[in-house]
Amino acid sequence: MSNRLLLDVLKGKVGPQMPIWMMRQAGRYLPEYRATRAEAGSFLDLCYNPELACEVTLQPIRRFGFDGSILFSDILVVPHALGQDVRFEEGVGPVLPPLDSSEINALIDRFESESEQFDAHLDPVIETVRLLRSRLPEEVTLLGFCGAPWTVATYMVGGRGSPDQAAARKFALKEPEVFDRLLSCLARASVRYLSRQITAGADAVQVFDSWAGSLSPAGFSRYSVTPIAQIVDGLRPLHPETPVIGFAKGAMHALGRFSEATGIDAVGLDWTIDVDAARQQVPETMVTQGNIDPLLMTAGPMALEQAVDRMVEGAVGVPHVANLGHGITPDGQIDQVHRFIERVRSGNG
Ligand SMILES: Cc1c2[nH]c(c1CCC(=O)O)Cc1[nH]c(c(CCC(=O)O)c1C)Cc1[nH]c(c(CCC(=O)O)c1C)Cc1[nH]c(c(C)c1CCC(=O)O)C2
Repeated sequence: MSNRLLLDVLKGKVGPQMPIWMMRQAGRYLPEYRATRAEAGSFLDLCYNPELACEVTLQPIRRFGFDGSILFSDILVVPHALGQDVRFEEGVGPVLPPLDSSEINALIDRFESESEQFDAHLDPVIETVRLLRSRLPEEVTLLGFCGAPWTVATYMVGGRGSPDQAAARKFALKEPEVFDRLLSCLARASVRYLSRQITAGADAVQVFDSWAGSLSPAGFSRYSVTPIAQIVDGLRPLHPETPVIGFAKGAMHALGRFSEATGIDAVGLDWTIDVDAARQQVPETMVTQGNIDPLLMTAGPMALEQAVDRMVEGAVGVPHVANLGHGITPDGQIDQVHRFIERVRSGNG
């Protein structure tokens, strides 16, 4: 074992303590985030400002002492780097001009002929990773990330978030070849982007398929599993030692297939499945991560402590990373985050 608790567990070593980090740990529930955010200008200005992005990444580490630090950026910097306009509107979230098939084909052709432009657009994010690795304590594991091709494509085609991703699902039904071509392009772009994050200092990477839950089982295989497997296959020869975490939110019905067919090292769990039930579906050596309902951060201590105990009891003797089942919401309470951490740490050493 090294002194890096999270990285060790992500590599399958079970240590004396369960490591903790939290999805969206840098975000609006923190007053110091809101202050830096106000200083930065737009949300994308913050993502592309290495000093400020580094600062907001470090804020939750200073305040809570998490074992992992996730790069502050967004999954939608990838379509932005591919040439699509991306804006974040207050109270709405991301807004993009929805692409039709000829625009998608043009964007893919451009990526193939001018991938240096894609790389150059993301230079500030890579610089943030470099700054982070030099400023984080050595024992804190630095996590890079990207969105999974399906989730990123739902925004590229639908133009904004939606409850059921209907626009992207319709597009996939009407234009399956163009859609496959888009997902494959996003997978190749993600390999380039994640590989550069790893070279700059990321110790592990997570692929977020936040909207996997809207796909049918067949759609899930084609649009979630296949492109994520393409990302893992592309990264593995370049960075054989770097763990890849896959998180297909809403797709706990297909956890076994997702874990095995993608080639990931660790699998994220949402709050709809218990850790012990999840572990029965995945290979024994698979690392699990999750699965506390983020809304428990908005209520009282009892329900949270019960959920943490259930997670800890479900993960005795197996490699598991304590986390939420999705990102903490802006109304998450800071004292609940402290309770979450204390409860995990008191429950296992
Ligand atoms: C789907 C998705 C997006 N972005 C992301 C996902 C996948 C994970 C998930 O499902 O939550 C990933 C993401 N976005 C952000 C991070 C930073 C790192 C961290 O987790 O601390 C990460 C890992 C910052 C952010 N990304 C965003 C914020 C809030 C915007 C702000 O500060 O004004 C933050 C802190 C904006 C964003 N970005 C996105 C949406 C839908 C929104 C609006 C919704 C919202 O406002 O929460 C797209």
